[in-house]
Order: sequence, then structure tokens, then C-alpha cells
Amino acid sequence: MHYSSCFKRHLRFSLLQRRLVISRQFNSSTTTTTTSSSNSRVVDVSGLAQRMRDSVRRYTLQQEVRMVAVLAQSDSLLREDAEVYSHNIAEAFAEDGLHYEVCSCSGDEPAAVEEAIRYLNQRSDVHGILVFYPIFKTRNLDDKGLYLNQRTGVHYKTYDDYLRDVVSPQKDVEALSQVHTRGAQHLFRARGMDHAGEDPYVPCTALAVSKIMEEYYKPLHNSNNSKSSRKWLGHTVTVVNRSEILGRPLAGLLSLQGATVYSVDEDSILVFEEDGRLRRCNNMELKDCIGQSSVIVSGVPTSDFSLPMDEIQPGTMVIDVSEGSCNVEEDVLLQKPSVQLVSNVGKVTVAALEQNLIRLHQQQRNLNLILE
Ligand SMILES: Nc1nc(=O)c2c([nH]1)NC[C@@H]1CN(c3ccc(C(=O)N[C@@H](CCC(=O)O)C(=O)O)cc3)C=[N+]21
Repeated sequence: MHYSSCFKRHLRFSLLQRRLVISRQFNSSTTTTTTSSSNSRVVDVSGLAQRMRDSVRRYTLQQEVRMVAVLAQSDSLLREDAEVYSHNIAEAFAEDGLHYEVCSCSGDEPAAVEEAIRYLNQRSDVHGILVFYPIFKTRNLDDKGLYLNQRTGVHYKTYDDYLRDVVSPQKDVEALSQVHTRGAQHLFRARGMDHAGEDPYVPCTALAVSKIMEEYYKPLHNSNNSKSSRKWLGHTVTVVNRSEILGRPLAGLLSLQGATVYSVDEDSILVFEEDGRLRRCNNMELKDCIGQSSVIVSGVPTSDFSLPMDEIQPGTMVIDVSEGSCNVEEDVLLQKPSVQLVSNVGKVTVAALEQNLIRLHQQQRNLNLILE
């Protein structure tokens, strides 16, 4: 299992590399790959990632910034996923002058994970904390099936949900604690949405997808005004994934920016309307959502899932965030006219993580200056 999935990742990576080399040979003025007849292309997002990381490098020339990641999965597949991400973080952080530590603890012992996070909350040399999820998935321990936060009185359905609120909001690089997503059940709010010009503060993969859309999605009728806070008005997006670390915040963010967003998981389809409000779609199937969407984001972490290719319309941007599972039949997709495929989101995710971390460091510095 472990090796075959590594192999698949390797294979996919080398295919992407090869396509890139070919495109450079034939067309040195563009960084994207164009397939001959259909005018469709695989988008290379490294330019965006590099620009985001350049500003981080300038910052770390002056400042010492440190993040610690908590690695607690005992399930080997979940752990492998987190390790791939951790490896990429380590590499990018080393290049960009950021300090990175991994705190490895036993996932069989929920209290040990909680204790590790509380210790990191206290450490004054740690500016950001990243907890790799999922750890326990839906494991419930107490008799009511709920976890109680003694301090706030809030009950949580899973231990992962509970842990998200143990991380100090000041060090929460992914903005996962409830402070940032108040009332997320019905009305999503992203901190920083009201500050014009600033990126909203949302989990890194969600932020990465939204930046990729802004940078590379050029609709036929060019109505994307990236300066406007309602830049996706009139656009329909499908997000296949409703996790707390990706699908839900992404759907919420895009809907606040004006899009109509279908949020799809294995049990249900919801629509996030323009105002961030949620409604259930009982009479729709995935293919109906796909047919209406000009951007499709797919993050299903299993290799037996594939997007229904037939329904994808010309001009659509498809963003595959399944990280190695591959939710897209690439060859079929690229035969369609004017389709854009993005599959290496991870590069931008790490850059978004670095940016979120720098923002936390700045806030902590400002606070310390006031307190001194
Ligand atoms: N709190 C939390 N936030 C996460 O965002 C999160 C998490 N937990 N747990 C683990 C998963 C997994 N994940 C990846 C991110 C980037 C790459 C990545 O960089 N991929 C490479 C390619 C990897 C390959 O396919 O070889 C790329 O896209 O360039 C992989 C995996 C984030 N996750």
C-alpha cells in the first residue's frame, strides 16, 4: 500500500516534469503547457508559489520565525499523507529561512497530543503551530459521544474537532480554531475578509486554491475583477470535499467572494449561496453540479474516485487537490476545448502556510512591542 502510493506519486511527478520540459522547448515565453489541438493546458503554479515565497525570504533576513508541526497519526496511510506534507514543508522552510520542528507523539493517546499542543502554546520561541489532520477521524471516547472543553463549555463531536480549539488562536497557522470560523454551521466568516487588500485568513490549502483561481482562472467573459471583494459574482464552483481543513472553509470563502458553491461529500450536496448561507440540495447529483460549474475543485483522498468527465464544460478550470490519489482522467479532460488542469496545488499550499506564519509572527511582535 505504502510503496504503491509512493510510486504513483513519483510517476505523476515525473509525468508533470516531462510535460514541462517539452513545453519549455517549444515555447519559452510561457510557463504553462499547451496541448496541441484542444487549446487545453496543465497549469504550472510554481510562478505563483515562488512570488509568495520571495516576500517570506525578505522577512526572514531580519526575523527569527519558528513553526512546530504535531505529527500524531497512528494509522499508517494517514501518517504517510502527513509525512509527505511535512517533508515538503521542511524543504521549503529551509530554503526560505524559517525554522521548522516536528513534534512526533503517539496518536493512541489523545491526552498526550493535547498536552503537546498546550506545551507549544506556552513556548515563546514558537510562533506557529500546525497539527496534521485527520488524527482520530470520528473516534468518540466518552459516553455521550461528545468532548467537552472545560474552559469554554463547548462540546465537540470528535477529538480532532476538540483539538482544533486547543491550539492558541495567536499561533494557529491554519485559522482552524473557532475564533476564526464563528458559527461555521450556517454562516461562514473568514477573519480578515473586511480588510481590503489583505488575504483572508483561512486554512492553507483553501487559501492556495483561492490564490490559484485569482492568478490563473481567466473566464471567457473576463468578469473576474481580482481587486473586488466580490470577485466571483456570477460564477458557479463545485468543491468535492467538505472537511474542516479544506472543503468547508474554501466553499465558505468563495461564496463570500460572490460565487455560488456546490459543496459535495459522500452523503450530501449543499449549496453555499452568495451570502455564505447554506442550503441542502436534495434533488441534485454530482454530475448536475459539475455541468453548471466553471471551476471544479476535487479533494477526494481515495484512488477509486474520479470526477465524471462527461459533464465538464469547455473552458472549465479543474483543480485536483487529492494529492496523489488523482481524481481526474487527465487525457480525457485535456481533449476538451479550453480546459485548464491544476494538480500541483501543494507548492502553493506550502507558500500559503509560510505567509500565514509570517502574519502570525508580525501580530505577536506588535503585541510584544505594546506590552514592553
Ligand atoms: N492541518 C492540516 N492541513 C493540511 O493541509 C494537511 C494536513 N493537516 N494533513 C495532511 C494533508 C496532506 N497535505 C499535503 C499538502 C501538500 C502536499 C504537496 O506538497 N504535494 C506535492 C506533490 C506530492 C506528490 O504527489 O508527490 C505537490 O503538490 O507539489 C502533499 C500533501 C496537507 N494536509
